[in-house]
Amino acid sequence: MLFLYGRLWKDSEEMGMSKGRLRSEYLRLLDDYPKEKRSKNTYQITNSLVNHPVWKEKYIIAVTLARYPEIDTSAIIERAWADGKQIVIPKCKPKTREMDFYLYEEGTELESVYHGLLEPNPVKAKKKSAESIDLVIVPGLAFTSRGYRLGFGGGYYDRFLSSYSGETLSIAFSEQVTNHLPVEPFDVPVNYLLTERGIMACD
Ligand SMILES: Nc1nc2c(c(=O)[nH]1)N(C=O)[C@@H](CNc1ccc(C(=O)N[C@@H](CCC(=O)O)C(=O)O)cc1)CN2
Ligand SMILES: Nc1ncnc2c1ncn2[C@@H]1O[C@H](COP(=O)(O)OP(=O)(O)OP(=O)(O)O)[C@@H](O)[C@H]1O
Repeated sequence: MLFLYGRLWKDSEEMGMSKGRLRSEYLRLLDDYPKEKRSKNTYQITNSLVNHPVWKEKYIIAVTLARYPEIDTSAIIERAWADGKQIVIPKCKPKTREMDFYLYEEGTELESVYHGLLEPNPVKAKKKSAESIDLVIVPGLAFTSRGYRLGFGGGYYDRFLSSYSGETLSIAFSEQVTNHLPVEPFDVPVNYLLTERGIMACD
Protein backbone atom coordinates (compact mmCIF):
# COMPACT_ATOMS: atom_id res chain seq x y z
CA MET A 1 0.00 0.00 0.00
CA LEU A 2 2.78 2.33 0.94
CA PHE A 3 4.51 1.36 -2.31
CA LEU A 4 1.35 2.05 -4.35
CA TYR A 5 0.87 5.39 -2.69
CA GLY A 6 4.48 6.30 -3.33
CA ARG A 7 4.15 5.25 -6.94
CA LEU A 8 0.98 7.29 -7.59
CA TRP A 9 2.48 10.28 -5.89
CA LYS A 10 5.62 9.95 -7.95
CA ASP A 11 3.66 9.72 -11.23
CA SER A 12 1.47 12.74 -10.56
CA GLU A 13 4.53 14.70 -9.51
CA GLU A 14 6.36 13.75 -12.67
CA MET A 15 3.50 14.66 -14.99
CA GLY A 16 3.93 18.32 -14.19
CA MET A 17 7.71 18.34 -13.97
CA SER A 18 9.89 20.02 -16.57
CA LYS A 19 12.33 17.93 -18.55
CA GLY A 20 15.18 19.73 -16.82
CA ARG A 21 13.97 18.79 -13.36
CA LEU A 22 13.28 15.23 -14.46
CA ARG A 23 16.82 14.97 -15.83
CA SER A 24 18.28 16.05 -12.49
CA GLU A 25 15.97 13.63 -10.65
CA TYR A 26 17.01 10.62 -12.73
CA LEU A 27 20.67 11.62 -12.77
CA ARG A 28 20.54 11.65 -8.99
CA LEU A 29 18.79 8.28 -8.96
CA LEU A 30 21.59 6.83 -11.10
CA ASP A 31 24.28 8.52 -9.08
CA ASP A 32 22.80 7.16 -5.83
CA TYR A 33 22.28 3.66 -7.24
CA PRO A 34 23.96 1.24 -4.83
CA LYS A 35 27.22 -0.13 -6.20
CA GLU A 36 26.51 -3.83 -5.74
CA LYS A 37 23.00 -3.56 -7.13
CA ARG A 38 24.42 -1.63 -10.07
CA SER A 39 26.88 -4.34 -11.02
CA LYS A 40 24.39 -7.17 -10.41
CA ASN A 41 21.69 -5.49 -12.52
CA THR A 42 24.11 -4.42 -15.25
CA TYR A 43 25.25 -8.03 -15.52
CA GLN A 44 21.61 -9.20 -15.65
CA ILE A 45 20.69 -6.66 -18.36
CA THR A 46 23.75 -7.54 -20.46
CA ASN A 47 22.99 -11.23 -20.12
CA SER A 48 19.37 -10.98 -21.16
CA LEU A 49 20.29 -8.74 -24.09
CA VAL A 50 22.91 -11.10 -25.52
CA ASN A 51 20.61 -14.10 -25.11
CA HIS A 52 17.60 -12.46 -26.77
CA PRO A 53 16.66 -13.17 -30.43
CA VAL A 54 16.96 -9.45 -31.19
CA TRP A 55 20.71 -9.74 -30.46
CA LYS A 56 21.32 -12.93 -32.42
CA GLU A 57 20.16 -11.69 -35.80
CA LYS A 58 21.96 -8.33 -35.68
CA TYR A 59 25.43 -7.78 -37.09
CA ILE A 60 26.19 -4.05 -36.82
CA ILE A 61 25.20 -2.61 -33.46
CA ALA A 62 25.32 1.06 -32.43
CA VAL A 63 25.95 1.80 -28.78
CA THR A 64 27.31 4.69 -26.70
CA LEU A 65 30.43 4.52 -24.58
CA ALA A 66 28.68 5.03 -21.27
CA ARG A 67 29.93 7.60 -18.84
CA TYR A 68 29.14 7.20 -15.16
CA PRO A 69 26.41 7.29 -13.85
CA GLU A 70 25.02 5.79 -17.07
CA ILE A 71 24.72 1.99 -17.20
CA ASP A 72 28.08 0.55 -18.21
CA THR A 73 27.99 -0.73 -21.80
CA SER A 74 31.49 -2.22 -21.91
CA ALA A 75 30.33 -5.81 -21.32
CA ILE A 76 27.85 -5.46 -24.20
CA ILE A 77 30.66 -4.25 -26.45
CA GLU A 78 33.03 -7.06 -25.40
CA ARG A 79 30.32 -9.63 -26.00
CA ALA A 80 29.50 -8.20 -29.43
CA TRP A 81 33.15 -8.50 -30.43
CA ALA A 82 33.30 -12.04 -29.05
CA ASP A 83 30.20 -12.91 -31.10
CA GLY A 84 31.83 -11.58 -34.28
CA LYS A 85 29.61 -8.50 -34.51
CA GLN A 86 30.63 -4.94 -35.32
CA ILE A 87 30.17 -2.09 -32.88
CA VAL A 88 29.68 1.48 -34.05
CA ILE A 89 29.79 4.51 -31.74
CA PRO A 90 28.53 8.07 -32.24
CA LYS A 91 30.45 11.22 -32.98
CA CYS A 92 28.39 14.37 -32.32
CA LYS A 93 28.31 17.30 -34.71
CA PRO A 94 27.23 20.06 -32.31
CA LYS A 95 26.60 22.66 -35.05
CA THR A 96 23.79 20.64 -36.59
CA ARG A 97 23.11 18.36 -33.60
CA GLU A 98 23.60 15.40 -35.89
CA MET A 99 25.61 12.24 -35.19
CA ASP A 100 27.75 10.03 -37.36
CA PHE A 101 28.60 6.48 -36.38
CA TYR A 102 32.09 5.03 -36.65
CA LEU A 103 33.42 1.52 -36.36
CA TYR A 104 34.75 0.81 -32.88
CA GLU A 105 37.25 -2.03 -32.66
CA GLU A 106 39.75 -3.10 -30.06
CA GLY A 107 42.47 -0.50 -30.22
CA THR A 108 40.37 2.23 -31.90
CA GLU A 109 41.73 5.57 -30.77
CA LEU A 110 39.25 7.67 -28.78
CA GLU A 111 39.23 11.36 -28.01
CA SER A 112 37.35 13.52 -25.58
CA VAL A 113 36.47 16.74 -27.33
CA TYR A 114 32.76 17.02 -26.67
CA HIS A 115 31.19 17.27 -23.20
CA GLY A 116 33.74 14.87 -21.76
CA LEU A 117 32.35 12.00 -23.84
CA LEU A 118 34.71 9.51 -25.47
CA GLU A 119 34.32 9.69 -29.23
CA PRO A 120 36.06 8.20 -32.25
CA ASN A 121 38.53 10.31 -34.19
CA PRO A 122 36.64 10.96 -37.46
CA VAL A 123 39.87 11.27 -39.43
CA LYS A 124 41.09 7.82 -38.42
CA ALA A 125 37.97 5.73 -37.80
CA LYS A 126 35.77 4.13 -40.46
CA LYS A 127 32.37 5.78 -40.86
CA LYS A 128 29.31 3.56 -41.16
CA SER A 129 26.06 4.72 -42.74
CA ALA A 130 22.81 4.72 -40.76
CA GLU A 131 21.39 2.22 -43.27
CA SER A 132 24.09 -0.30 -42.43
CA ILE A 133 23.22 -0.34 -38.71
CA ASP A 134 21.03 -3.27 -37.66
CA LEU A 135 20.34 -2.27 -34.07
CA VAL A 136 20.70 1.01 -32.18
CA ILE A 137 21.02 0.85 -28.41
CA VAL A 138 19.60 4.26 -27.50
CA PRO A 139 20.81 5.92 -24.29
CA GLY A 140 18.46 7.65 -21.88
CA LEU A 141 17.82 8.72 -18.33
CA ALA A 142 14.17 7.63 -18.00
CA PHE A 143 11.71 5.63 -20.08
CA THR A 144 8.04 4.73 -20.27
CA SER A 145 6.94 1.17 -21.00
CA ARG A 146 5.79 2.43 -24.42
CA GLY A 147 9.44 3.15 -25.21
CA TYR A 148 9.37 6.95 -24.85
CA ARG A 149 12.57 8.37 -23.50
CA LEU A 150 14.07 11.26 -21.66
CA GLY A 151 17.60 11.83 -22.92
CA PHE A 152 20.34 14.24 -21.97
CA GLY A 153 18.62 17.02 -23.91
CA GLY A 154 20.77 17.30 -27.00
CA GLY A 155 18.07 15.94 -29.28
CA TYR A 156 20.78 13.89 -31.02
CA TYR A 157 18.97 10.58 -30.91
CA ASP A 158 15.54 12.05 -31.68
CA ARG A 159 17.02 13.63 -34.79
CA PHE A 160 18.89 10.49 -35.79
CA LEU A 161 15.91 8.17 -35.20
CA SER A 162 13.56 10.35 -37.24
CA SER A 163 15.18 8.92 -40.38
CA TYR A 164 16.42 5.56 -39.07
CA SER A 165 14.40 2.51 -39.99
CA GLY A 166 16.24 -0.34 -38.22
CA GLU A 167 15.55 -1.74 -34.79
CA THR A 168 16.03 0.20 -31.54
CA LEU A 169 16.44 -0.83 -27.94
CA SER A 170 17.22 0.87 -24.64
CA ILE A 171 18.66 -0.53 -21.45
CA ALA A 172 17.63 0.77 -18.04
CA PHE A 173 17.40 -0.14 -14.39
CA SER A 174 13.74 -0.77 -13.51
CA GLU A 175 13.75 2.37 -11.35
CA GLN A 176 14.28 4.41 -14.55
CA VAL A 177 10.95 3.21 -15.96
CA THR A 178 8.03 5.50 -15.19
CA ASN A 179 4.39 5.80 -16.28
CA HIS A 180 4.61 9.38 -17.45
CA LEU A 181 7.17 11.46 -19.27
CA PRO A 182 6.62 14.64 -21.25
CA VAL A 183 6.29 13.46 -24.87
CA GLU A 184 6.88 15.87 -27.75
CA PRO A 185 6.02 15.47 -31.44
CA PHE A 186 9.62 14.69 -32.43
CA ASP A 187 10.06 11.93 -29.79
CA VAL A 188 10.62 8.51 -31.34
CA PRO A 189 9.93 5.55 -29.01
CA VAL A 190 12.34 2.60 -28.96
CA ASN A 191 11.16 -0.86 -30.03
CA TYR A 192 12.40 -2.68 -26.92
CA LEU A 193 13.12 -1.72 -23.37
CA LEU A 194 15.36 -3.98 -21.35
CA THR A 195 15.71 -3.88 -17.58
CA GLU A 196 17.06 -6.35 -15.00
CA ARG A 197 13.47 -7.66 -14.82
CA GLY A 198 13.35 -8.61 -18.48
CA ILE A 199 12.67 -7.32 -21.97
CA MET A 200 9.54 -5.42 -23.02
CA ALA A 201 8.40 -4.94 -26.61
CA CYS A 202 7.17 -1.37 -26.77
CA ASP A 203 5.18 -1.32 -30.04
N1 LIG B 1 27.51 8.04 -23.20
C1 LIG B 1 26.71 8.78 -23.98
N2 LIG B 1 27.15 9.22 -25.14
C2 LIG B 1 26.34 9.96 -25.93
C3 LIG B 1 25.03 10.28 -25.53
C4 LIG B 1 24.59 9.79 -24.28
O1 LIG B 1 23.45 10.01 -23.85
N3 LIG B 1 25.46 9.05 -23.54
N4 LIG B 1 24.25 11.06 -26.37
C5 LIG B 1 22.86 11.09 -26.33
O2 LIG B 1 22.22 11.90 -26.91
C6 LIG B 1 24.91 11.87 -27.38
C7 LIG B 1 25.49 13.11 -26.75
N5 LIG B 1 24.50 13.80 -26.02
C8 LIG B 1 24.54 15.06 -25.52
C9 LIG B 1 23.39 15.60 -25.02
C10 LIG B 1 23.37 16.90 -24.57
C11 LIG B 1 24.51 17.64 -24.60
C12 LIG B 1 24.47 19.05 -24.17
O3 LIG B 1 24.86 19.92 -24.87
N6 LIG B 1 23.93 19.30 -22.99
C13 LIG B 1 23.78 20.62 -22.48
C14 LIG B 1 22.37 20.87 -21.98
C15 LIG B 1 21.30 20.56 -23.01
C16 LIG B 1 21.01 21.65 -23.98
O4 LIG B 1 21.16 22.83 -23.64
O5 LIG B 1 20.55 21.32 -25.09
C17 LIG B 1 24.75 20.80 -21.33
O6 LIG B 1 25.18 19.79 -20.73
O7 LIG B 1 25.14 21.95 -21.09
C18 LIG B 1 25.66 17.08 -25.10
C19 LIG B 1 25.68 15.79 -25.55
C20 LIG B 1 25.97 11.05 -28.06
N7 LIG B 1 26.82 10.39 -27.12
N1 LIG C 1 13.75 15.36 -35.41
C1 LIG C 1 14.11 16.57 -34.93
N2 LIG C 1 14.32 17.60 -35.78
C2 LIG C 1 14.68 18.80 -35.31
N3 LIG C 1 14.87 19.08 -34.00
C3 LIG C 1 14.69 18.12 -33.12
C4 LIG C 1 14.31 16.79 -33.53
N4 LIG C 1 14.24 16.02 -32.43
C5 LIG C 1 14.56 16.81 -31.37
N5 LIG C 1 14.82 18.06 -31.78
C6 LIG C 1 15.22 19.19 -30.91
O1 LIG C 1 16.19 18.77 -29.95
C7 LIG C 1 15.94 19.35 -28.70
C8 LIG C 1 16.21 18.38 -27.56
O2 LIG C 1 15.25 17.34 -27.59
P1 LIG C 1 14.93 16.47 -26.30
O3 LIG C 1 14.82 17.35 -25.11
O4 LIG C 1 13.80 15.55 -26.61
O5 LIG C 1 16.29 15.66 -26.21
P2 LIG C 1 16.54 14.24 -25.58
O6 LIG C 1 15.62 13.21 -26.14
O7 LIG C 1 16.52 14.41 -24.12
O8 LIG C 1 18.02 14.05 -26.09
P3 LIG C 1 18.68 12.89 -26.99
O9 LIG C 1 17.75 12.60 -28.13
O10 LIG C 1 19.98 13.50 -27.43
O11 LIG C 1 18.87 11.75 -26.08
C9 LIG C 1 14.51 19.83 -28.69
O12 LIG C 1 14.49 21.16 -28.30
C10 LIG C 1 14.02 19.67 -30.11
O13 LIG C 1 13.55 20.89 -30.61
